[in-house]
Amino acid sequence: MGVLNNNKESVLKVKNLTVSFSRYDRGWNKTNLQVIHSLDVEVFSGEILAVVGSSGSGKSLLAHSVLGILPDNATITGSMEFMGKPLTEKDQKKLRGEQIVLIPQSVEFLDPLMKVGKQVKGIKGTVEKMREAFRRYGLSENVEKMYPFQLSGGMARRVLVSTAVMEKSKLIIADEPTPGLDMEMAMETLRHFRQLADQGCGVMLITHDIDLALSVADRIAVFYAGTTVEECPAEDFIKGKKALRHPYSRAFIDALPQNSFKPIKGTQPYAGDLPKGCLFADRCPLRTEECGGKIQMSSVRGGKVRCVHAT
Ligand SMILES: Nc1ncnc2c1ncn2[C@@H]1O[C@H](COP(=O)(O)OP(=O)(O)OP(=O)(O)O)[C@@H](O)[C@H]1O
Ligand code: NI
Repeated sequence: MGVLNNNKESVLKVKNLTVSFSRYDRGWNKTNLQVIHSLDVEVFSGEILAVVGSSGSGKSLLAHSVLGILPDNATITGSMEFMGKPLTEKDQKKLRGEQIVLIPQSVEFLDPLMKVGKQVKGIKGTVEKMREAFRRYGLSENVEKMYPFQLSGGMARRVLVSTAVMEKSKLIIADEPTPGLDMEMAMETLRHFRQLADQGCGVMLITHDIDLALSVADRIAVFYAGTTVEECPAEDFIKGKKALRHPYSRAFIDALPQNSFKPIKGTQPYAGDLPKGCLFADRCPLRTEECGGKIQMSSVRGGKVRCVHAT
């Protein structure tokens, strides 16, 4: 049994995750580039947690860490629990594709040399189940016989979603599942996630489309420069800036096209050259001396935030 919280089981609990890559600099010096730091995130059964944040903030790497599919030169520290138990490498192998599924961000995850039907059906799936998933996503039976290169972007995306939702899983991690889909199909995909969550699954929905996410998500986690800066109920994003806790989350909302479309000055810091304290400090209107120290996540107004000025 997992850990109970408001009658919901913890499906995935990631604590203090770091991910670094070793690489060779000019010459033969081996250096480590830490791209994820002090990252905490939790997904409960029955909920959709949307993960948002700038490009390069570590969203896909979190997904790959959970699945155990990081490249060989990656080192990972911290703890991950699945259904209340430590998630070991052995478990990751056993669970992935079944209890833990990933809808990958890139269609390059499809095997280019294998017909689509065979890939979707997998080893344990049945043809009936596959056809049911295909029908739901508007894919005809002809698609089964195609190779990935014969699919359009939108079709390939639908194939990836079908692949993932074949099994009865406990955790679905969808990494940008909607680009390339028309609005109706994108909504259908999200409705499907909602239905799976309502049946008890935990869904982590990584997305740039905050509006679409808000139509189904229960909670939102905001990532910046490889760490979590805020975790809060989705309602707070609907209520707007004042309900949010972190200056980056507020700036993120401001930058949306439907709002003032106001970009944030400056850029996300480079992983090889991070400031000591708050990673957002050099772009932050609230910056003070205190921001130079180590900033922990703290509980504020029913959410969590990594900012000393949050009230
Ligand atoms: N194999 C790798 N070697 C070195 N650095 C990497 C590697 N993979 C990812 N990174 C770096 O880690 C950081 C996080 O990457 P990640 O793909 O998780 O970002 P993301 O939040 O998913 O971005 P996007 O929204 O563009 O998909 C980036 O700065 C990226 O350059
Ligand atoms: Ni990504």
